Amino acid sequence: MKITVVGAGAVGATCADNIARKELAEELILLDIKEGFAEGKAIDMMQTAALLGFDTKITGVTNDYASTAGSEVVVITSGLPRKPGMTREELIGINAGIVKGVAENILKHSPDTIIIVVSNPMDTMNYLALKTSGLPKNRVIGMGGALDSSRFKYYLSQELGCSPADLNAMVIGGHGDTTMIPLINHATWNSIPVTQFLSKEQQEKVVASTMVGGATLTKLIGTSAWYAPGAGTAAMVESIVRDQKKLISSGVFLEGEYGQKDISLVVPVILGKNGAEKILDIKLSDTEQATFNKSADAVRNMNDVLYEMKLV
Ligand SMILES: NC(=O)c1ccc[n+]([C@@H]2O[C@H](COP(=O)([O-])OP(=O)(O)OC[C@H]3O[C@@H](n4cnc5c(N)ncnc54)[C@H](O)[C@@H]3O)[C@@H](O)[C@H]2O)c1
Ligand SMILES: O=C(O)C[C@H](O)C(=O)O
Repeated sequence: MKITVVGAGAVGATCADNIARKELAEELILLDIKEGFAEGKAIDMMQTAALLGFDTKITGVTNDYASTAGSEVVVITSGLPRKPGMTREELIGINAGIVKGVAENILKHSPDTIIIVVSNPMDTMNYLALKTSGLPKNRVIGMGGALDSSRFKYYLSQELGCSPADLNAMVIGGHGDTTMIPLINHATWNSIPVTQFLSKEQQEKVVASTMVGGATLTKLIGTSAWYAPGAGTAAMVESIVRDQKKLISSGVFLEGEYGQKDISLVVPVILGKNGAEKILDIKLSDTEQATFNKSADAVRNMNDVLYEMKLV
């Protein structure tokens, strides 16, 4: 198995480190545009092999896409992260050009790959990667739901005083401060609805905290988070390369599901060796569906910017 991570920054390097420790690939290529940056991080990671006991072969390259040839999975994290006070959507002007160029270069050497898009604004970047690559829709998947759902479980566990591992909770919609939808009425604590244990105010507090989970950390750290994003991306890679058929909310191209088409949004997806193998078009309440439609409208407005930029 060969995997490439494009972007050796905070998220890309963390994702690569997770992939190496889990031995999800025999060969892992870390690529960055900054001279020597990926090479240095790859050597640093390889120098943990004797300590951590993994056999993954990690190689760092500077903008050398020939080295990525034959990658079964490619993770795209290249692009700017936001600064405190910014929205993810404000990154589109710089990141859209980066993601388009990276997708084009990747496809030249790995025409059958599965792409996982992390760069923000993720919903629109995933749509751009799909349109640019020409890959089937099951082979271009956005990472956002895995992260947001884990944050949702964190905030629920804080409120319930329980182990996050005992929680089942999912976020769908968009990967944006105002477009994501933590499905509080579907969340359970070992099969028991969490709404039985939380007041309406507590439920609203958990949902609100989850929605701004990224911005909260950006304010504290000064840049985007990377540990949970890196781990969330690696969890998606693992379900794909080990054909685990895990249900992970992911950004995928919709063709009528949830009443939406020609858009990438975060919905429940079965991830296996063929990528996004099945979209679960679950029944939402009228309120949830209305909120989903509002999120879709906001994401579609961002996608329109790609057309204005003549990138699609
Ligand atoms: N989808 C999510 O849930 C999620 C989570 C965290 C971060 N992000 C996004 O991921 C992106 C990366 O975040 P980060 O914190 O790792 O940023 P970072 O600045 O630490 O790393 C980005 C890396 O991309 C590299 N890069 C830039 N242009 C490139 C190109 N054309 N080819 C190859 N490499 C290039 C940079 O040199 C840098 O090393 C940002 O857009 C951020 O908003 C998304
Ligand atoms: O919030 C950010 O800017 C990065 C990422 O989308 C996140 O949710 O951590």
